[in-house]
Amino acid sequence: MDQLLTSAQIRATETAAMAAGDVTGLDLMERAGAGVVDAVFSTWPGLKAGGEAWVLAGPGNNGGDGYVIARLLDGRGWRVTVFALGDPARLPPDASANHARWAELGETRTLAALPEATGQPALIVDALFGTGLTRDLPDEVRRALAGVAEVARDGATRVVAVDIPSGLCADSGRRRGCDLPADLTVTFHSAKPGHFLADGPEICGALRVVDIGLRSDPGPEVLRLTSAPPRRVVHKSGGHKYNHGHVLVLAGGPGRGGAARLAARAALRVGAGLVTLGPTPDALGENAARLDAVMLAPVADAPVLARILDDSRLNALCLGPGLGHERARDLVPVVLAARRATLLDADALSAYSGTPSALFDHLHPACVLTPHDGEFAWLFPDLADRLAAPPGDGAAFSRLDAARAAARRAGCTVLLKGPDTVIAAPDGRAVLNAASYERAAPWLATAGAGDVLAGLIAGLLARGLAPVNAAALAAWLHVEAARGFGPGLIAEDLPEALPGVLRGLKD
Ligand SMILES: NC(=O)C1=CN([C@@H]2O[C@H](COP(=O)(O)OP(=O)(O)OC[C@H]3O[C@@H](n4cnc5c(N)ncnc54)[C@H](O)[C@@H]3O)[C@@H](O)[C@H]2O)[C@@H](O)CC1
Ligand SMILES: Nc1ncnc2c1ncn2[C@@H]1O[C@H](COP(=O)(O)OP(=O)(O)O)[C@@H](O)[C@H]1O
Ligand SMILES: [K+]
Repeated sequence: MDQLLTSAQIRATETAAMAAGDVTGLDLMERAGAGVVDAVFSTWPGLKAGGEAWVLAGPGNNGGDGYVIARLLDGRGWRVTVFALGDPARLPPDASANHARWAELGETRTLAALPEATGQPALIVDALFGTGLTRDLPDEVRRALAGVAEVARDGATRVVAVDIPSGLCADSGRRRGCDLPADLTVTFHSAKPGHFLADGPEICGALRVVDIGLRSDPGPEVLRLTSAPPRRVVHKSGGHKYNHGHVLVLAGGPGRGGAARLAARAALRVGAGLVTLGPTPDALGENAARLDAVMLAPVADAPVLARILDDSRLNALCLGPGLGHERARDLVPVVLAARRATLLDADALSAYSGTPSALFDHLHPACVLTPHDGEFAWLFPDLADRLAAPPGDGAAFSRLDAARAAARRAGCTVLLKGPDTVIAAPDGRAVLNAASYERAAPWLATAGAGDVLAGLIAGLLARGLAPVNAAALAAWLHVEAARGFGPGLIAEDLPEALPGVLRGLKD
């Protein structure tokens, strides 16, 4: 399942299922605990032989899952000690029931006793806090977790996090005192945004999603992960080159053409029928020496650009990479007045640092902005400040929240770059292109990778995809191309790796 449910959404899903009489809270807790135990043994078959386990159990239902896990491990011959946080008498009902069942079987000590615990457990189960985390962890809990992390560091101990590592915010992936990194995180029904955003992937280890029999239909605003598109979305089904659109990539002056050329080549590779590069007249020769299939048109200034845009077949415009700030401020107004599908990146964004409303006033729904964190902070300084500030009570402000707010303010699609690239539309729809876990693509951290992404989006816009879909699909293809190429990747390799990705798509 590619949807990511926030804490509130998973709670609502659980409540609705219980209210409909489909399932009880105890059933869900039992399935969750059993799911964790199964995942542990399938991930590490060597642990089936048994051993010593420490279960850290918190004051809510995450702790309840922990008591189920303690019982199930005990039943499989493990020596289990539970270290509990909080007064067991104050556990919520389902967790309390499972605490009582555990109390008949084994020992529960307080979390404060953890530093005195001796031995080397084969398995540590982190069931302190899950989706109910609402604030930073208290210092004594942080100290206990850091102590356990020290025990686990010798390599023989596996750490499994129940639902999410304790202290990691399930909605934002931000740390709230998260001092025990997991080797494996087992979550329920669907993954949560925090498993993929910000620090999530680094702290979760591997991620497994367990079906606990819930059904959900959270509506169009739910966050989704990008996924492989059906072949028909990108393959050409015949027609003339003009049926597949014509991209104009505006470029800068002499010696600054590389970024725009990367974008142009990517636009062509993703299937735009024609791509024209528009550098300054004095940079025409050097660009001509480097281009074949990409056409050239000198663009001296804004009036020249306006005349070129009289050709309505130029249906997607891409500007920013290598453009220069002065040229960007000159050309962006003309481009936006043309009301074509438009990709703004790099200099077309940073040229408006300090004066973002001069840009926002002219944006329209067919635009896509692709800021990296720095460009985002220049255009949306208040949102960047909220992302950097320590979170208050409740779910921490996330990159998803930031991208959604930015898209609403800009009135167009915003793609916030990173290993956790968020694509948000002004109507609240959002997609997350996660380059983590089995999709990790660290080779994308290379100069020019963003220019290629800009070209991919422009190419898909030219082919008629809606802005948010073009951005999401381009981001997916970008990561797949990087993964297909692997180590040693440089930006030039990305467009060349694309045909292999396109060939691999299924119907
Ligand atoms: N929602 C579902 O569908 C299911 C949830 N289950 C489990 O239930 C968990 C959620 O349970 P809860 O909502 O009870 O929440 P948690 O168990 O995550 O924690 C809630 C408790 O911790 C306290 N708390 C929050 N932040 C704190 C902090 N920083 N320091 C100290 N105390 C803090 C809260 O006041 C509350 O008492 C999930 O993560 C999952 O493990 C499963 O049992 C199965 C199904
Ligand atoms: N560690 C990483 N894992 C996955 N993708 C990454 C990583 N680092 C960067 N990227 C991606 O690479 C691209 C870099 O773009 P950008 O920062 O604009 O660089 P440049 O301007 O050099 O092209 C973005 O699409 C970003 O999402
Ligand atoms: K946990």
